[in-house]
Amino acid sequence: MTLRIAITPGEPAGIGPDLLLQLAQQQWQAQLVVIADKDLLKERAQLLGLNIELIDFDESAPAAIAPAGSVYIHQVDLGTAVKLGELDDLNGQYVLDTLRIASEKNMDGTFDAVVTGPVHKGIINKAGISFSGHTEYFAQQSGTSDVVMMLATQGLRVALVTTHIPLAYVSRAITQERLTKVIGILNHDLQTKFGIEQPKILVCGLNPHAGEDGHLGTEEIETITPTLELLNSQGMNLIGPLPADTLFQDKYLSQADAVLAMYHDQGLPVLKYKGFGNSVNITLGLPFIRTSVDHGTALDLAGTGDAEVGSFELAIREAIKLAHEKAQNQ
Ligand SMILES: NC(=O)c1ccc[n+]([C@@H]2O[C@H](COP(=O)([O-])OP(=O)(O)OC[C@H]3O[C@@H](n4cnc5c(N)ncnc54)[C@H](O)[C@@H]3O)[C@@H](O)[C@H]2O)c1
Ligand SMILES: N[C@H](C(=O)O)[C@H](O)COP(=O)(O)O
Repeated sequence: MTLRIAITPGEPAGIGPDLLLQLAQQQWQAQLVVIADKDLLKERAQLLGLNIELIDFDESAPAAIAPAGSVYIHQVDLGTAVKLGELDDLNGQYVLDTLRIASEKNMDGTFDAVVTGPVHKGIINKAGISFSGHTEYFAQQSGTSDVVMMLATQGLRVALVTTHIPLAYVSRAITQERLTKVIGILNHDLQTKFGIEQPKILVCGLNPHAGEDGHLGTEEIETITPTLELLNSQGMNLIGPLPADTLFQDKYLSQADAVLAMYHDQGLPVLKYKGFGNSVNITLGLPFIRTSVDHGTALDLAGTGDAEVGSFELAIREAIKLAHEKAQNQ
């Protein structure tokens, strides 16, 4: 069975289109369908000195693998011409349209997964569209109340309790209800997507030194510990809350399957320090498979040919792998 994978290259002025074009130089064991503007890709290919054949995607035809140097395309028109490395809010709706189509066509079964390139959250908001990230957008589009952002690199998986919210809101977002849902999704997906029978999850505290017995904050005592105790009594293997500054050591990590961080910049800097360029972002709990890159739009590198393809390549490989497993288990 040939799988169909949707790819959204993301912000048109950034490196997403470049990376997609570089990756289309190889043959993939799935039908990759780029949701983007043809002229954008043709112009960027010319700039990078890459040959590319863009094949119109016909969803009524059987899925087919494109030869190296070609890729299927689902046309979406840009809002305005792109200037390399320069954000333009007139293309905010274009970016969102590519994501909406990817979401709808994953929900209706046209695609088996979606891989997203980097978008610029700020310029989408400047275009008048409230947007905090793909994770939240796909959750909303698919009517899913709770999803989990997890980034993975060799030897480390980091999932987050809260994602793209201001630091000032984090404490009140960490409720027993949210923790229970996030841990439930993480535990379930580690079992079903990653084949780990009894996942061992290290859970960070929120405060310095996990609250130091309540002297440096009380969220651990009031919310995190009771939740972990309850879930452990139901059979999970959760360790914590642990001080986040010292848990990221091999002696703990080598014994665990994932770390659960309370907020974005508690967990992701560690993950990215270990594996920037070789990590993949996976949304857990969605009704479809979604992976993404570990980096942003890198406007400084657009059109230079200097952007590294590693994370985008890994994101496509992981999506194909997860989609194969899902198809086999159906
Ligand atoms: N998946 C996503 O959509 C995603 C992920 C992270 C950040 N972002 C967004 O990207 C925008 C820019 O964020 P930022 O500047 O913090 O991060 P960034 O990743 O765009 O850039 C940080 C640094 O890393 C370098 N870099 C990034 N990707 C690279 C690659 N593939 N190869 C070589 N070098 C690379 C850049 O040149 C820059 O020096 C923000 O709007 C942010 O929200 C989006
Ligand atoms: N938090 C992600 C990161 O730091 O890599 C990034 O902003 C992308 O998030 P979404 O996949 O939700 O857009």
